[in-house]
Amino acid sequence: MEQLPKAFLTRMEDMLQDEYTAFLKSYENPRHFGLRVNTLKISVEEFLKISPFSLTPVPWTPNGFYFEETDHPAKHPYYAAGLYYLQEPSAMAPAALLPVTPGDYVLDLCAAPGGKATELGARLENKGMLVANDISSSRAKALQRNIELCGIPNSFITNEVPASLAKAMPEFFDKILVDAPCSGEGMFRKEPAVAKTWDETRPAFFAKLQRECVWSAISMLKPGGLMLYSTCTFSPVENEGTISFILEEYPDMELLETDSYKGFSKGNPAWGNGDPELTKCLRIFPHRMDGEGHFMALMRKKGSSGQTLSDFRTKPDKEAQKLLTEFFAGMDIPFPADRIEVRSSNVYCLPPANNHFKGIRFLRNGLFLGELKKNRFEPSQPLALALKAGQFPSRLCLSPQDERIGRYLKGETLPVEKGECTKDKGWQLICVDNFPLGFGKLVNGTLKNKYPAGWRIH
Ligand SMILES: C[S@@+](CC[C@H](N)C(=O)[O-])C[C@H]1O[C@@H](n2cnc3c(N)ncnc32)[C@H](O)[C@@H]1O
Repeated sequence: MEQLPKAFLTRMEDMLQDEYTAFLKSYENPRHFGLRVNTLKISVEEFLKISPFSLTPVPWTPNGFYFEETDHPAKHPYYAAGLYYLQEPSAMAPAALLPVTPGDYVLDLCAAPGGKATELGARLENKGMLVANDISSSRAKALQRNIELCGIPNSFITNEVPASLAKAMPEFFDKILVDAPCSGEGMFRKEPAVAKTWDETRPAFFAKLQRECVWSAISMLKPGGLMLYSTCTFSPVENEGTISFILEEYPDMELLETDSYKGFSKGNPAWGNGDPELTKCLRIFPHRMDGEGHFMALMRKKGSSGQTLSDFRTKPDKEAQKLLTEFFAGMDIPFPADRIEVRSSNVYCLPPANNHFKGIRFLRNGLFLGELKKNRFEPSQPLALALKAGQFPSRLCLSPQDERIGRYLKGETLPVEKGECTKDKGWQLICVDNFPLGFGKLVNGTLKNKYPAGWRIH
């Protein structure tokens, strides 16, 4: 580990006192690597049966595991099938502590690149909706890719400043995650470059941004709704300081106790405004457990309110309807057929509530199903990843060891033996084992590759 900023170390010594030496020593230990099973695609139990990696459970999330650096799970075809997301183990805690249930309307306000949004989306089990927002357009693109890779159909991926979202969606959400932009002090071991950009002014700068974010988030939370605030930094002003601000400015917001795990520390009232409630916050310090630094606070907006109404108005025209009916005939599709929208020639299945979003800058609304071309429908890559193998009438299922998988992911045309695909011509869902990777089209015994250029491995 390179030299850590002096002002940071002085403050940490002041905060941690007799634990400071152990804290400092933790920077000599290697970082931890984590993988979170995407339960939308496979149960933890089933994944453990097929996993080629050496996994150890992460205590605070049932689908989280440590893996060995030598395992390289990003290179395995199961990664391209979206069976897991690679995530630093402490970073799994915020989504694990926000009790999302199927049918909820959920917002991840600062969502890119999607580490937590993909878990929140999985826990919705295709019911309700996930609004995943990020202020940065380049980061929002990575967010879109990860949500599509994980096969989450009921999402609205936006690229907005929080205040604009708040204007469009007042008291709309049951659950909100604010994984706030922060000074990143907890990531110095994982990403030494973050330490280089840090200076003493960063915590106050981010504390101001965080207050703006939570102001918008609270206005979008339904009475009775839950908000999880998290950062990956140690500085008091961004953690207990921000929560003290909320408690003082928003009397409707209360702190809740959350599950705690071995090694988690309580929030320190003295690092905020002295309110004893602040002990309900949670801190993760790297010298107490196997993960990087994090802070979390679960809050509730007092009161109660009913369900958000589902609304939907547009319908495809007759010609589009005919092509879609032909393509999807006999298929057990994983989305409601009554929420199809055609925009230009692109076909989407929209999330349940749709009319609140006018004027919001977005990258994707719902599941992109595919394109209407002259006299035919071409299915999309996100559709492939949102399907289960058995839901598509014809498939080519390859074992992870089959060299054609690597060639498919590079975009090459593949040789196929007679009988390998369920049907001997037309669209095929290409799978590793039984997990979809993308589409191909079988023409005269050759599989034309439909894996999109932007997804290919070089
Ligand atoms: C800690 S990162 C989020 C990580 C993400 N939740 C995950 O688990 O992958 C914070 C995010 O906040 C975004 N951000 C920065 N300023 C913001 C603002 N004023 N409003 C909303 N998001 C902001 C950044 O672009 C960044 O992607």
